[in-house]
Amino acid sequence: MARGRWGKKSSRKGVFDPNDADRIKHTRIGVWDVYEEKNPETQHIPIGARNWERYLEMRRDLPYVWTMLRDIGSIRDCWALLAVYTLLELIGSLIPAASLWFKGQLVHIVQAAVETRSVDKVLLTQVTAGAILAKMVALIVSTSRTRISESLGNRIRQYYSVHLFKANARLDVPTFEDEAIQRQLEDVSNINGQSVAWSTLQSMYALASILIQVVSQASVLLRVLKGQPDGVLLATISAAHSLSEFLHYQRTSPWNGVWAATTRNSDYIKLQGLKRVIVDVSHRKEFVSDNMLSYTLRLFRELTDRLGEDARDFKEVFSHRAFKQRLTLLSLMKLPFGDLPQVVFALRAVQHPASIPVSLASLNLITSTTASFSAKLYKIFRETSAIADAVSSVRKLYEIIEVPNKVPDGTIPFPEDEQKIKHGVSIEFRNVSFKYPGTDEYALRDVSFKLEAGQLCVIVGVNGSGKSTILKLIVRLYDPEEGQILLHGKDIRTLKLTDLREAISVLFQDYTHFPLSIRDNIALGDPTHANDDARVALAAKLGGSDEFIGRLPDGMDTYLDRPVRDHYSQLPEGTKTVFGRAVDYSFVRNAGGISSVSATGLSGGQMQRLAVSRTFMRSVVSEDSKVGLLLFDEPSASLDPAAEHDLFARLRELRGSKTMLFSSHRFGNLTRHADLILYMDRSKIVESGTHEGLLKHQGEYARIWMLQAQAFL
Ligand SMILES: Nc1ncnc2c1ncn2[C@@H]1O[C@H](COP(=O)(O)OP(=O)(O)OP(=O)(O)O)[C@@H](O)[C@H]1O
Repeated sequence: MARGRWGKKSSRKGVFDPNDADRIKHTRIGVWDVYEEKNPETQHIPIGARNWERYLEMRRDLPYVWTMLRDIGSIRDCWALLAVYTLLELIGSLIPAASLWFKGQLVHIVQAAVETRSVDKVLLTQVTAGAILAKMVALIVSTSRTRISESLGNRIRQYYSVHLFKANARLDVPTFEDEAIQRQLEDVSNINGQSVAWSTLQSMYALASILIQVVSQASVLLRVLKGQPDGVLLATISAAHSLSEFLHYQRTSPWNGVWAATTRNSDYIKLQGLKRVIVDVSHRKEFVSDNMLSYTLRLFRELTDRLGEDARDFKEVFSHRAFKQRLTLLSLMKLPFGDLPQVVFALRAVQHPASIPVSLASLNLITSTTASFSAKLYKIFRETSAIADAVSSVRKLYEIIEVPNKVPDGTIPFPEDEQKIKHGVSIEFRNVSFKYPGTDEYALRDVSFKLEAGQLCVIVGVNGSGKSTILKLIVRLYDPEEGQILLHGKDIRTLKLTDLREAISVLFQDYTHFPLSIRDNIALGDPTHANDDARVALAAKLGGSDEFIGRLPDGMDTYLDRPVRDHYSQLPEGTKTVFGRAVDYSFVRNAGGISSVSATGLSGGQMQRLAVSRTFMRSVVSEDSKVGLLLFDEPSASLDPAAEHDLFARLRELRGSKTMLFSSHRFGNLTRHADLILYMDRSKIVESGTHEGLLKHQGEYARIWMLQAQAFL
């Protein structure tokens, strides 16, 4: 069920199809097309069938709650804190009933005063003191509860942050890319900085507390009113009022059911695009150099004029709709209920003038108590829904850590002989075909080739022909659908994954830099030696990054993309730097929902040198490296010719006799030295052989080679 507000997800199964006219109602509001499920009445009724289903489903999730409680109990001091918290919640929940009881005693005092014409002063003092004491206790309880809640919340968040880190980190590429998994991860991530576990516990406490409040207050009220003239009648009318208010809440929650909205208005879409163009810093270069100002301004004016009042964003449409929904038949019908107690009181006063003070006191008591009942009833319903959601999040929190990876682990250790790996690894593709998850096109089709240990292979060919995919399959980022990949004659699916990946070093074309320091970025190439600064420095040198790192003010400690933002406000205009860093105003733009581009201040070539350094850290820096196979996907794409030449020369020199596989668009520097060249087109190997052999063959490789060579003639 949807959680009510927009943007919230639902744990309901099935598919929402806006084109299903039988089930979906279409409304046009401004430029927005809104599609709502028809007859979502069951959503409005708290005891609707679907809600019951959800509560029944909760039974499946409860064992996980028990596990969660045990885990929370294992956190230092948490049991003791929870015990105190529970006690405080209990006292806090009973205080409203205690206050009500004292107020009820006042009614009795008034009644006695009317009947006997005298006031019991001692009783009056006791009741007043009791009422004040109840208020003081309420204040102490709520302050202490907030403190303990903070402490508990922090401990629980800390405990589950490790759980969440592991849950995220252990997933392989296809599993992590799976949308269902992403959704599950999102469901279990912290909500407003609070752990799912603690919010679930809080929801449970909240529900228990409201139930205790409603039951205790209702029973005190009935006791107090027993014997009062018209007491029960007044209470019944007020209860009816509460119930109608509650149903009204339900109905007026804007778009409580299942809905989706989109706009197909090309003017509106273009208008939003233009807004983005002018606020996003990444577009400013082209915006200025292409003289776009006058054209875009004219276009913006035209679009704004054409759209007129329809140019409203969805937020406005949403709140407008909520406002409109407030006026319903039920909302009109419920109004008299609110005034009925006063009518009863007036009639009673006319019939029995002597009872006016007592009735007045009863009326005051009833209206002040029941005024909050409708909100409480609504809260009970809301909290019960929240608990169903929370409990299912707890189940997901524990299930996600067990989700099987789509690339299953093998069992055979690799390599059998550690010494042998220094002389490279033989590799063979046997009729390998592969499609990326969720696509219908083959990225590789019936690919076969063999590379002996220590050989150099270069894969060349057309864009999108499958070169990078070959490298990704070797490290088992994905598994092929058909065929086999063998290392040292063994199917890689049978090998232990950590061993396999330890034996391979890979530099991807779309390499990434982590939002960590430059030192960490290089060091993570070889996590087992990450703390060895000498190795890191050598890797930087071999990768050609040491020079520019040395010129950076913070050197190796420079963060390419600082993951933590500084916070400031209203800095004077002249402030260009603060805390030694350039003042970043991009968060002002971010407030509009547009992410800024991180300014690393490094060129593409420098970034690539860093990536190469990380690879060197892993593979060639030391004698004890366990790597036997080096994979490079376009490692020189952003390098200048001299740097490219140096890189390849260094690689040939440093690799010793390790096997090496390159994907490249550049012919010459590498292909001339290759033992095997694979030329790919449309997911297939169309030519293979050595440089000389392929030139003789006069095929596509020879044609491209000539094209590139002619450029230098
Ligand atoms: N993650 C992915 N999901 C879906 N399809 C993908 C993915 N990565 C690549 N592809 C598709 O697989 C095919 C092969 O891609 P691949 O990256 O192996 O080509 P390539 O030969 O390395 O290209 P380039 O020369 O441009 O680097 C292409 O059609 C590409 O669009």
